[in-house]
Amino acid sequence: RHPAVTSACKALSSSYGEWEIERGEMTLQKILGSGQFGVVQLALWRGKYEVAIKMIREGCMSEDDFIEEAQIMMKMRHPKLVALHGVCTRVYPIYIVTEYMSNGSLLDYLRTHGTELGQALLLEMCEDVCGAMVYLENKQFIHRDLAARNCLVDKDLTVKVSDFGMARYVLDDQYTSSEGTRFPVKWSAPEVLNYTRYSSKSDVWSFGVLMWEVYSLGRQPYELYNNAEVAEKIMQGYRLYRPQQASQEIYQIMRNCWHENPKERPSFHGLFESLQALQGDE
Ligand SMILES: CN1CCN(C(=O)c2ccc(Nc3nc(-c4cccc(NC(=O)c5ccc(C(C)(C)C)cc5)c4)cn4ccnc34)cc2)CC1
Repeated sequence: RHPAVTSACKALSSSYGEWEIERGEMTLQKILGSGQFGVVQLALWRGKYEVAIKMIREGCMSEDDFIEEAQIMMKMRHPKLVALHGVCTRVYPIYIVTEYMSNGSLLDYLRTHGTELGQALLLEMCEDVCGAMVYLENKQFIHRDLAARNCLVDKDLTVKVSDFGMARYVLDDQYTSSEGTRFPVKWSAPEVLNYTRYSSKSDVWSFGVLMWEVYSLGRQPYELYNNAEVAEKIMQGYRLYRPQQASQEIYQIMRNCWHENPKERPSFHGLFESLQALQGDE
């Protein structure tokens, strides 16, 4: 084999090595649920650290592309981002290992405990997500599927953003095509629906819908309309109504995220300042 190939493999294997986690060091505890890539389990790593393991079902993910990018994603570290601990890629199915969030998805938490959450906590949840998104914005890293279902709640009710950038590796074209039944139309900016033009400003649009989910305590956005109807109504200028729990100021912040022109939407940095200013009012 050509010496350059050998050294390249050595480099790759050593970089795999850096993030490769030994499968044998995991003790599976319980199934947490299943998502676009298959089953997710709670496990104990080295007998004491609780971790979440995504066991990637074959044919669901473009795995080589993910493994390529994994090095970059592992370096994305922020207190409100679900930390990627490592991968098990030597044997199928591959595992993706992250920090464990004991209270499950933000969407489920809002639906089951929403009525117990006061205004201050709803605002704090939005700030948690916004803080993570400021970090990703600064790193020019686009989430592509920001929604309450893709955020997780920790034991102390901290909310963290999960699965950032993972939409790029989904192989299911019901999810990847904007006409697909699983495409997140109700969270997508117009330029994403029309031209698949993703940016941090299209993540800002999704963040506005996530704020609406938080203040609606987990209701389905545009619940009376299907995806095709929503795409059309958005083009006509229709926007989500003000949730009952949202003040006029909070609703105005959501509305600013839904400008048709991405340039007119605030940055996550600007959003974070607006949310912090409101926190003072609480
Ligand atoms: C008291 N309640 C009891 C019920 N409950 C739970 O059962 C429960 C508790 C903790 C849970 N934690 C986690 N659950 C998950 C989890 C569980 C099921 C499905 C998924 N999601 C996925 O697998 C997934 C999500 C999005 C995507 C794309 C690429 C489309 C964006 C692809 C895959 C995640 C991941 N985690 C990462 C860290 N912590 C968790 C999940 C559920 C919540 C607490």
